[in-house]
Amino acid sequence: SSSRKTPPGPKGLPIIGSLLELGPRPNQSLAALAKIHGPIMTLKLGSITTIVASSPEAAKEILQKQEQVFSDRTVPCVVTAQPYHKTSLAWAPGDQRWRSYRRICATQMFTNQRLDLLQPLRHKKVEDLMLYFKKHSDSTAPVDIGRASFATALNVISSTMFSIDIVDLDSENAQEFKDLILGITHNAGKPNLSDYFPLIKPLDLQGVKQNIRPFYQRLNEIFDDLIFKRLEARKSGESRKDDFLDVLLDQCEEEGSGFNHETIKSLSTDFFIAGSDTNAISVEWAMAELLRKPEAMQKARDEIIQKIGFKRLVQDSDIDQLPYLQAVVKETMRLHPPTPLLIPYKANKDTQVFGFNVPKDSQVLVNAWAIGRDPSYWENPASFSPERFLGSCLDFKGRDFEYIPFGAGRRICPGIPLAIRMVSLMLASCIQAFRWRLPEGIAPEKLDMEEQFGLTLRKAVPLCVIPILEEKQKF
Ligand code: HEM
Repeated sequence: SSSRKTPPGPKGLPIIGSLLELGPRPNQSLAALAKIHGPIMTLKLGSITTIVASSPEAAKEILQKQEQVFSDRTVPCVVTAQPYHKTSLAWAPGDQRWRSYRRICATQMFTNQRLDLLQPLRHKKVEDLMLYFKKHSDSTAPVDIGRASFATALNVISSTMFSIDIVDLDSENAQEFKDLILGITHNAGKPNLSDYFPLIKPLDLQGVKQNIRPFYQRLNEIFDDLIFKRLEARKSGESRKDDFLDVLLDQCEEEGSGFNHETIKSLSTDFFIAGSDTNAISVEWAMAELLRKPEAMQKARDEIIQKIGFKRLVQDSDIDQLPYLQAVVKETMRLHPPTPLLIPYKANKDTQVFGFNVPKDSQVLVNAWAIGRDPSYWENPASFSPERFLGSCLDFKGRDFEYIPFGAGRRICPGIPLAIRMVSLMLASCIQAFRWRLPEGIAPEKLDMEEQFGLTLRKAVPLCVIPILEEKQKF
């Protein structure tokens, strides 16, 4: 008889359903509910039927076995304020057009060859970050690691896309771009009643769409200007930059490719939103975990000093020789996946999962946070232990469903190659060039590790630490 029912779940209240049960940290409350109702459960969130997968098996069923059925997204109301949201890679339905964007990402943008070509630009950005820390080192005033890493992540993406710096790391001026991205992520991370009660969508009762629209509009103006200037440079015969913008403009010139300036702007928005905060908070969480566990920090440091020394900063090409550092990055993303519920999926037809009905148009969430802490797969799941990844083949490429910080299946994060290079490089350089001291009165074991749920899973209390320059370090 279960084959005719939707998966089990909390009963919820009339009209609002289980909305209140989500609380301020839905990743945690959904994990607690899954312990009662099981790895595949149904919640009514307002009038939206939501299916939540909370085990590796349930994730595999949705992201791999039935990837055709779950290839579309449930688009939040706030995203529709973006002028070109229909051509967004992250939000478009998994159709032909989306497939062509993914193909260009996989074959021309996030390839080792292209990323290697743009390596010097990234090294320069990370060196700027180290110079910023150096300037603030040996004082009693701590630096906000997440904030500085965020500015660097934006500059890494802007140099990869457009070969320019978009944020000045050390000045309150030239912050417009950073404020735009923060304005978008801040507003997009707010819970919005319109997402749960589609009938009131046009009213935009909380004004979220109205608030976010000017940010999107200004962002598009900036992209228009960059595209215009590059077209002029191409016309005048200036040498190619071979960055993502050149790749996308080449596509626009190909007849029948379906690419145009609108596509470039929406892809650029996607990359800045999806690729900046996620990277910065990974560096911040990793540093927080290492500061709480000095023996792990020492191991990571010893490895870097032994392999590279102090004559130069770590480079992308060194990362392969740093297995402990790679394990630190993996372990950080297990405990703190930056997008803990992935990006919401939508069932494009009625289907069955584990014998339960999943109705067409249901919203489908995959709780990667809960899966990374599942005690049947992870020993001592709450403890930060990079050693668990040493000598293990477990990877984030979507084959191991107990570890999916980047998702899995056809909509897996296309930016993994860039993300891993960025996070590893920023983290390794911080560990190599500085020793880090917590401000007076904060003991490592007392470091606040509370999460703040939004568009990404941030550290609720920013990590502020004092950098102490390693004197022998050259840069
Ligand atoms: C630590 C860094 C990052 C993490 C943890 C991360 C994680 C994710 C996750 C979980 C998804 C959703 C996958 C799913 O629904 O199954 C995603 C999608 C996406 N990510 Fe990333 N990401 C990161 C960095 C980046 C970067 C650097 C870029 C590009 C510059 C990027 C671009 C995208 C895009 C465009 C999508 C949407 C893909 C689609 O729907 O087809 N991400 N990412």
